[in-house]
Amino acid sequence: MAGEPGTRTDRRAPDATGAGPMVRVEDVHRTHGAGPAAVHALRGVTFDVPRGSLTALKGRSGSGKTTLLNLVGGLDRPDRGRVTVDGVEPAALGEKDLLALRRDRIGFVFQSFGLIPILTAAENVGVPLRLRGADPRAREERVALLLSLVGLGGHADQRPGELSGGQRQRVALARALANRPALLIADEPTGQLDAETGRAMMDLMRAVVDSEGLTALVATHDAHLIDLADHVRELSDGRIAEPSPA
Ligand SMILES: Nc1ncnc2c1ncn2[C@@H]1O[C@H](COP(=O)(O)OP(=O)(O)OP(=O)(O)O)[C@@H](O)[C@H]1O
Repeated sequence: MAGEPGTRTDRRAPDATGAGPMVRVEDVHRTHGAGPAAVHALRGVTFDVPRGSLTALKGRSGSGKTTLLNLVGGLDRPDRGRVTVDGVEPAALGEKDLLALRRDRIGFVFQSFGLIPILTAAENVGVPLRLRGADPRAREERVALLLSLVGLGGHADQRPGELSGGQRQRVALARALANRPALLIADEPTGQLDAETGRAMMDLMRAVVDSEGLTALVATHDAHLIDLADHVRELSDGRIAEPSPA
């Protein structure tokens, strides 16, 4: 598999300060489409995600959660405003640096798992490490550690089609953690899981944020995750809703 040799030793960019919030979103606007069909998905969103926290992003379907996560994850660029991740502005990076940011410093978990069907669980988890050109032995050790962290030590050789939905999402979480990201972004990670399996997944994410010192931003409708989160932000019509009075 193609990849640059792993020259990076520090997972933060040189201009990252280690201070301030992990994510800063400042007056961000994003419109999909143009003319009469334009959808103003984000209309001036401002909020921070503090380091080491689990922040839940809630909001009705269509409120702009995925649009916002895509901007934070460097998968899309704002029309106006600014997003920074660990002091770095993804929208200001060239393609190569943006790829490196997404590969090395941000882990993604999606509702649909996004695993490669022909690869085993271990191979799926190892993909980001291969892309970074990690030493094969170090890669195998890290993969084994991650699979055991998510409770799948005994399932390394199974392919996604041989795993349950909850197990697949655990593999996806292990893969997202492979390169020791600073930030974990998850978009409705329990959307395809039954309630009990979803709850177990959320408990695992909470535990991993604490044990790995991660920062996580998770779009969810899930009341259990909202309970587990350190901070809850609500999007409504493309804006952050004011917190309701206690
Ligand atoms: N590529 C696109 N082209 C046109 N409109 C889009 C596009 N992506 C999103 N939208 C629109 O932008 C708005 C926000 O969508 P977004 O997917 O961010 O919401 P969401 O809160 O994640 O919804 P859900 O909970 O259903 O996933 C919606 O009205 C949606 O239809």
